[in-house]
Amino acid sequence: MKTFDELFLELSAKAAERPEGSGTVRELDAGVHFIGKKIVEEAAEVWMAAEYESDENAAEEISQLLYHLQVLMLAKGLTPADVYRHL
Ligand SMILES: N=c1c2ncn([C@@H]3O[C@H](COP(=O)(O)OP(=O)(O)OP(=O)(O)O)[C@@H](O)[C@H]3O)c2ncn1[C@@H]1O[C@H](COP(=O)(O)O)[C@@H](O)[C@H]1O
Repeated sequence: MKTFDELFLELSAKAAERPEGSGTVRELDAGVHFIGKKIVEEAAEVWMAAEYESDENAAEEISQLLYHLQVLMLAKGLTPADVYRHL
């Protein structure tokens, strides 16, 4: 289990070190357009899970959406602080 900030640190290290087999590196290389489409897809899965599936499935889909949002933040050079100041 990890928090939003812990995951962001982990993904930042992946982006810097570019380990082989990292899905994060693959998505970053694919670019903002690709990542944006993943976010829309995951958001739809969150909606469907929340409306028609179990709370556990909804939580899992939400975690995947948060992951893809973080990958987009990395692709854009945004930090959690950039986001938090709008909350
Ligand atoms: N939390 C996640 C995470 N959530 C979602 N995903 C990715 O998002 C996809 C979403 O799954 P779906 O089943 O909805 O999508 P799918 O259509 O079946 O899969 P795709 O064909 O789209 O890949 C997964 O296949 C993963 O590629 C994640 N990939 C990685 N992480 C974490 O990120 C960290 C770094 O991962 P790597 O960069 O791969 O080492 C690790 O701690 C991982 O746990």
